[in-house]
Amino acid sequence: MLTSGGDCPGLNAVIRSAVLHGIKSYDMEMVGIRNGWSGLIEKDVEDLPRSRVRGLARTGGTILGTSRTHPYDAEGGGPENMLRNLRELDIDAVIAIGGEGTLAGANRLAADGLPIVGVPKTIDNDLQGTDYTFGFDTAVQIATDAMDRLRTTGESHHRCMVAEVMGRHVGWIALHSGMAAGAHAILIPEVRTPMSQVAEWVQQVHDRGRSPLVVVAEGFIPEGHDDPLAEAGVEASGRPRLGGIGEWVTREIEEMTGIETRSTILGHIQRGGAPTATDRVLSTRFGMGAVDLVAQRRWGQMVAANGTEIISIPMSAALKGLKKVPVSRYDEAKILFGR
Ligand SMILES: Nc1ncnc2c1ncn2[C@@H]1O[C@H](COP(=O)(O)OP(=O)(O)O)[C@@H](O)[C@H]1O
Ligand SMILES: O=P(O)(O)OC[C@H]1O[C@](O)(COP(=O)(O)O)[C@@H](O)[C@@H]1O
Ligand SMILES: [Mg+2]
Repeated sequence: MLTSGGDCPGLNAVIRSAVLHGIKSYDMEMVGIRNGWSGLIEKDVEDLPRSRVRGLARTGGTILGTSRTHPYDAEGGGPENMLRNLRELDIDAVIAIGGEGTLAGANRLAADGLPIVGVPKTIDNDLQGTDYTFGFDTAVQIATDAMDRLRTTGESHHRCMVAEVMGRHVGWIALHSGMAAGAHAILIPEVRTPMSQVAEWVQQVHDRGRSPLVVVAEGFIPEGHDDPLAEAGVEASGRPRLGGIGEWVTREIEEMTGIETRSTILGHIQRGGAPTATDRVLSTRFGMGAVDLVAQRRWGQMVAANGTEIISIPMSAALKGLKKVPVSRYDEAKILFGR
């Protein structure tokens, strides 16, 4: 098993249930590969006996560590090297737990002959083919709790409060936490809401004696801009480090309305700590499902949530573009914005 890409609550619950199911149901020996694909390249592994996963379902992060090492482009990567390493380590199958980047790599490796199955993870909930990914429910809960707190201090000072949440390409966390917290405006990457409209909503809320709460996803692109704000620059991989849109929106609202406004960036707090019960259940079921896929040697497949069922789909089915917030879901939320 390996975990790759951004961490999220529930990874340890997947690891635990896969180990328990593998040992109890199939008499498998379970092995952890450290730090994503890099562990497979560097043969950095550890045995995972039952004792190693005791009490793990309620913990945050991943005991295996994670990285954004590229399985093909990294030095020593590629299917031939990895197959040789697997043989030398006496590993028969790999369960890759990751988001769209990791699963794209796993899918390609499976096509190149590696015995791999996938488990979808991301707090962003942007993967196709599965109703939900674990980590999302926890992130929404954390963001909602934070917004409940922002609202009481906002009300006391008669201020507008802006909360920036994660969501690189999609606005699921913003939509769900914003709706749960009763936000007066939600700004998501999928919809180019003009700031004049945001200012109007804020003014209307203020005029009826309430303190406006505006939720903005980090990937929101304001009118007149081509890309999301990435004030921290670009990472070595070329991927922009998003963030800063909350501050920008705050300044715009203050300028356009004159209402005192404060911004809070929730950041990695949304990804840390214990998973919610819902995420623990999803993770536990995904981990067991992945071990079943290994037992059936269904390489190139991944587990997915379909209603209340855990199903198996080709990894390629999860990678056909991102799962965006439909316009109908945004329009539905919008009914409650502003006045
Ligand atoms: N198309 C791809 N093929 C192979 N590896 C990829 C591909 N896209 C991304 N990756 C690798 O997977 C890593 C994890 O992807 P990333 O998007 O950061 O996290 P996640 O798996 O959570 O989506 C990336 O840093 C990159 O090295
Ligand atoms: O700070 P990091 O680790 O680069 O990650 C930031 C990104 O990771 C996420 O939390 C999750 O993205 P992935 O699921 O693709 O890893 C995004 O919402 C955010 O933009
Ligand atoms: Mg990703």
